[in-house]
Amino acid sequence: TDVRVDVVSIFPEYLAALDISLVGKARASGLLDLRVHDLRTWTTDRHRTVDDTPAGGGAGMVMRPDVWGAALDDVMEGEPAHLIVPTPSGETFTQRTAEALAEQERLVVACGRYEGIDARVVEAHRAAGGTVSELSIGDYVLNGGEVAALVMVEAVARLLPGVVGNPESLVEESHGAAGLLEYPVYTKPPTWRGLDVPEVLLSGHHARIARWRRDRSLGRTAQRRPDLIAALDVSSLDRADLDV
Ligand SMILES: Nc1nc2cc(Br)ccc2s1
Repeated sequence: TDVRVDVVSIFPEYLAALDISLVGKARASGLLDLRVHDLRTWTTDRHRTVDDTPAGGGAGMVMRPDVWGAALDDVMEGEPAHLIVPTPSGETFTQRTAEALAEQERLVVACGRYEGIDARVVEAHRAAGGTVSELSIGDYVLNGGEVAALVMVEAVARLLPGVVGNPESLVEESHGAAGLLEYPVYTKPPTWRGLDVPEVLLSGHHARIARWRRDRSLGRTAQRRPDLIAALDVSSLDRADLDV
C-alpha cells in the first residue's frame, strides 16, 4: 500500500526539494503520497502567531500547543498516524529507524522552530493512543526541523518498493544490513591523472573482488567509525574475513 507522509512547517517551501528526482518520481507515480502544510493555516489571530514566551522564563520562544493541536488534528483526519518530531533532544535517526518508519502506512512530521514545540502536543498525541518518535538526525543544532524532515523523508522514501530503480543498489551500501561503511568505488578510465584503478577490480576474479571490497569496508569502518565495529554482528562476516 502507498505511504502517506504529511509534513507541517512554517516554511513549507523548504520541503519543495522533495519534488525533485527520486522522491518527486515516487510522488508522481503514486508510490508516495507526500503533502506539505503551512502551520499558519491553523493560526487564530491577525498576526498568524505560532509562538509564545517560554513558561519558566528563558530565552527564545516556544511553539504554541493550540495551533499545533489544530493542525495535527486536521492533518491526521482521525487516522492514527505515526508522529515524527525532529528535535536535537531526540533519539538518533539511523538507517534502522528509516527501515522501521518505511513499514508505517502514515507518517506526520511536525517541523518545530524556535526552542521547540510545547511538550503537551506530543503528550496529547500519546494520550489519544498515537505513537510518536522524537528524532534527531545528528549531534548538531539546526534552526528548525525542516532540514531533518528532508533527510528523514528521503531516507524512508528510497526504501519504498519501486522508488529506487534497482533494488540491488539498496543492498550494498553504507550502514546497510552488514553495518559496514562502503568500499571506495571506481569507473573508467583505468588510469586517470596518473592514478590507476586497483588491479583486482579489473581482474574479473569475482571472489577476489568481493574479498577486496570486504577488506576495504572493514578497514574503512575501523578507521572512520570504530563505534560501528563494536556494534558489528560478527556472524555476518564469514570466516575468511576474520583472518585479516
Ligand atoms: N538536529 C536538529 N536540530 C534541530 C533544531 C530545531 Br529548532 C528543530 C529540530 C532539530 S533536529
